[in-house]
Amino acid sequence: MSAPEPTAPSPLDAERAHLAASRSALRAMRADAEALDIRDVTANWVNAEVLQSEIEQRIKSLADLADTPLFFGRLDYLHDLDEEGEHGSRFYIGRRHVHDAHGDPMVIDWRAPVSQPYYQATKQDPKDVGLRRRFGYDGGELTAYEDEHLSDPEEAETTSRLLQREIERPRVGPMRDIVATIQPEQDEIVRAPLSGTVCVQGAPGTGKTAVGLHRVAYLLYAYRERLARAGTLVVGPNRSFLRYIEQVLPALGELEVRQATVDELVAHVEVRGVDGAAAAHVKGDARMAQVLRRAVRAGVRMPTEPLMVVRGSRRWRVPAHELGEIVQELLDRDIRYGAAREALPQRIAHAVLVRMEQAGEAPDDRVQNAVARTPAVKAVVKECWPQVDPAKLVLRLLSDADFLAEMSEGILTAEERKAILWERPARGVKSARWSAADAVLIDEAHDLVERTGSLGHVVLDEAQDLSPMQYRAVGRRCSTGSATVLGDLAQGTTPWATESWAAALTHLGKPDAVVEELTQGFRVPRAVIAYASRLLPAIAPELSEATSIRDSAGSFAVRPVAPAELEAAVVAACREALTREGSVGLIAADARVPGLAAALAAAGLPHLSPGEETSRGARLTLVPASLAKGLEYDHVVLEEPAAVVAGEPDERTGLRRLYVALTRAVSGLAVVHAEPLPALLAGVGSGVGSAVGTGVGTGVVVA
Ligand SMILES: Nc1ncnc2c1ncn2[C@@H]1O[C@H](COP(=O)(O)OP(=O)(O)OP(=O)(O)O)[C@@H](O)[C@H]1O
Repeated sequence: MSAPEPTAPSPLDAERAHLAASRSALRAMRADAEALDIRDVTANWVNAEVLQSEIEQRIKSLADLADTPLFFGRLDYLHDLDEEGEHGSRFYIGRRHVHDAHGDPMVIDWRAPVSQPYYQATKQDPKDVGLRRRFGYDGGELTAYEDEHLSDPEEAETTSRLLQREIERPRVGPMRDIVATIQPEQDEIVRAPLSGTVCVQGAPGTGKTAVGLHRVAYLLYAYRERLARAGTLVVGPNRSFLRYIEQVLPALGELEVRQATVDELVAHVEVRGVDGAAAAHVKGDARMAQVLRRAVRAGVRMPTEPLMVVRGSRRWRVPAHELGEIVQELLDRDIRYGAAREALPQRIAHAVLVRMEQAGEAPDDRVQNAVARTPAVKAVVKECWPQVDPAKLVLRLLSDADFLAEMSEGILTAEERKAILWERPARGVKSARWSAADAVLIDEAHDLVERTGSLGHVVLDEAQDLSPMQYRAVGRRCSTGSATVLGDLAQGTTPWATESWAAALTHLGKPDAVVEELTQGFRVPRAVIAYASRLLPAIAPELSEATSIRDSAGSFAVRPVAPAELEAAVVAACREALTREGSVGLIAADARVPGLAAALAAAGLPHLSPGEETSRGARLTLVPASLAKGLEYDHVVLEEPAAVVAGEPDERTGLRRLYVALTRAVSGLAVVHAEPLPALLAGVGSGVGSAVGTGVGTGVVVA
């Protein structure tokens, strides 16, 4: 008998071998970084500290995360990418670059230019790609692959099962990255150049947050040095949301991106007060910037006395009118109040110097500096250009009716002034009950005094909720950089929510930004998005309904129950949802949350608060409707929609809040209600409704 012919490894085995080899190459890269000895190359300890922390970052970023595949795709180009054929034509695409001992690439970073066709190539435009291969994993194990021969006219176009599986994967825990499945329309936004600001309008679940985060990661790759110096920031609506998204960038190897809420950006004072809608509206209006500008400069006085400077045996006199011209000239120039205050003594000293020269002396810069520091000059500055404390200034505006009236003359109406004046004037900055909108005013005043430093790039998520003054606060943090603005006009739930992106972008200081629209929904099942979209005519008539690219129809139930049965029905719906895989969110009007928390506890169902990480053991989160924005759960139980609507100051805001709550579900939504549903949701309509039965019913199930 002859020995069996050695068989070539199957393609899957060959790919597994490449995975194993890439893993060990990554381990070697990490070992190299760990072994770096910097003692010989750094002359002083400051450099050593900096270098050491850079190395530690690098070691961290080279960690091989067991359950995140090292590569998820492969591209075989039809031609070598360079003439020497050095780089070959086959590339494995992954989260980070891995090379072998010779420096040859084993895995290419998804952000590299050669990786882009992985996201963009199509049969119509194959971009020189012969084969696109997607890999499927189970845990860390490579278990499947799927090929598209983009240049083969014979091969039929199919939708990728692996891609679909990835999109349908149940969600537990914090948000994860989408590098393996970024869609072409998303990729274009992710890779837009750093120089321009991009604004993305998109219905719930179209991937705005995901795109924003991947865009920062891309920009940090493509413009590493510039952004490392200038810094990057992601702004989100609240802490729970930031906790939900905080692991995406580290998973992409980016550990240095700051994340903050707008309130945190402007935290000059402790916020303990809350404004009524009318006051918040006026305080958030861009006209307040004009009021503040006037107020900051209100203390500037024209000199009434001449200046007399004594140097040695001589006295130099600058008449009041000339001092006045200097002050006026600084007022007319568009420079910060503080910068002008610093310039003033030098300008006055210069006027003295001119006189010295006219008298035949030859003073130099040192003399000018000395004159600028004389008590006489300092006294003029103190008198004419007093120091401004931003918080004290805002405190005065909100406490002193006459001052406010004078500063807002021709800008605010008497009624608007009344709305923002404190009923009881505060005694001091520390004791004042500052509101979030007040802190933004203080931030504006700060910027009028001293320019706020600009970052290289800012991603602003859930942007539709910002007031014009908040846009200005974010805008000054990227005045010399760019921004990615993400939002959905239909989800605006603040009284000052923006009605148009053009207006918002103008307040942000980026009027020329391009507005892109994302329409493909990745989160919400078709039946659910169709149901929620019934609210659109009332909340954002100009927007069109999102599509859903999810295959699974999901489960959807609307259950009318008798008032006495409501709690029990909600608990039962939660229990039922918990029998399935994935996270469960019980969303309810804020006011009803304590009662529901007690009902869950009584039923022996432990629950988490939004932002607390769900795990396989703890999967139920009780979510006040006001915190639901941006979050998602596999199964959502929505309690009493009418209460969610009633929890807001007006009906449109209430319906928008409800729209947000209805669009958090990935696989299943159960609406449980005892009160009638809002009119747009009531009625059988497209086969779903609550007009079916009363009492504890099964409602209508679309599965
Ligand atoms: N290309 C993609 N591949 C796989 N999943 C995706 C893709 N794009 C988005 N998703 C997923 O869809 C879900 C919704 O995305 P995301 O939260 O970014 O949407 P959003 O537009 O910000 O929604 P909302 O308006 O509700 O805040 C997330 O789970 C996200 O990971």
